[in-house]
Amino acid sequence: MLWITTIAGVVFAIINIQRDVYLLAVLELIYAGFAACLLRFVNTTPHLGAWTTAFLVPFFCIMEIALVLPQSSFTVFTWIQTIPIISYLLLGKRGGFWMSLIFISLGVVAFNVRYVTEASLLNLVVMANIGFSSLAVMMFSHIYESSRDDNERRLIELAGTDSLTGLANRMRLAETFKSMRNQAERNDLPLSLVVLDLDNFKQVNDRYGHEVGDSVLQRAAALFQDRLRDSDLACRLGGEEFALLLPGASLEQAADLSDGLRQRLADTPVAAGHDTLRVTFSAGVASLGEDGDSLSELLKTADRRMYEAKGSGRNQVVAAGQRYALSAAGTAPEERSE
Ligand SMILES: Nc1nc2c(ncn2[C@@H]2O[C@H](COP(=O)(O)OP(=O)(O)OP(=O)(O)O)[C@@H](O)[C@H]2O)c(=O)[nH]1
Repeated sequence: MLWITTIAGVVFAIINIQRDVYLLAVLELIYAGFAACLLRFVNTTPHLGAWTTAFLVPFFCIMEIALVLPQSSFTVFTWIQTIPIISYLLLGKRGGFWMSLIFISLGVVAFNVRYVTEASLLNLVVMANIGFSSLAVMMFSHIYESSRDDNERRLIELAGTDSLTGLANRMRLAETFKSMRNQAERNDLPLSLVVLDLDNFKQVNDRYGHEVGDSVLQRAAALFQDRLRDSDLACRLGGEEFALLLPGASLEQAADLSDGLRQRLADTPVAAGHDTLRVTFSAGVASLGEDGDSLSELLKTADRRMYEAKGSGRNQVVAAGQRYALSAAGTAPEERSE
């Protein structure tokens, strides 16, 4: 687009100099220079949205001036139809809508200014043709951009979701952690991470099959999700390992919350054929600042504490030297017959 506007700016400037339309020629040359400058840093700027607007507004303004000037050819009005296509493609749905509305309306006004003295049915027909065809292109661009937006959002959502449990996956955990850490540091609030791993899960699979194992994972995920606040993030790291990201929770509060979850899961029997299973987990907690500043540091610490909990008998939560709910019966999922 920048290459096209740079070359077109020079070509039209030459044409307009030959036709003695100097004002337009100068504006086109300045604009071609501006587009050529943008070429140098458009790939690296962090403010692409702002520069796109700065690129489009003068582009459309020059187009409108060309529409109004009596020396320019009538065919210049065909350019109006490019307004919605370019606007929607470069600015998205909202920016594209307003940019199109403003500059298509100005184009219709320019037509009236130029041909107002020649009021005739032919002019009315020409104006209706230009106006409605531009409107049709604008609608098409709007619908196209809306469905592209929806698809993109769905894909992003899918890419960050674990398909078995519906919880977030590692990718979303990493993204969410960045924004939660920024928020925590800005507002001087705690942020804690819990890594939890279901106990003796292999036995569930071996004894009842993979399907029952899957449904245990789903039940555990639903239980975590149900207990957490909207601002928290529950994530499946893989296998039977989960992570909870808890903004606003100190190490102690996160350990208390995890212990509540541990008790709730242990008290919630899961059906497995004619049996019911008692499922437990072991968890380790780490907190931003005291246990590290990056996600990998927090994961490492929480993971180490989770293995400490496993090593100390399972079905418990470990947080910086503190051990919650030491269980004597956490070595295997208990079975109870119905
Ligand atoms: N059903 C099911 N099983 C899975 C899935 N992912 C991993 N597993 C199983 O989870 C089990 C994990 O076993 P281990 O790593 O030995 O852990 P564990 O039996 O829970 O033992 P501890 O962690 O020491 O308490 C393996 O049998 C894996 O096959 C899954 O998506 N669905």
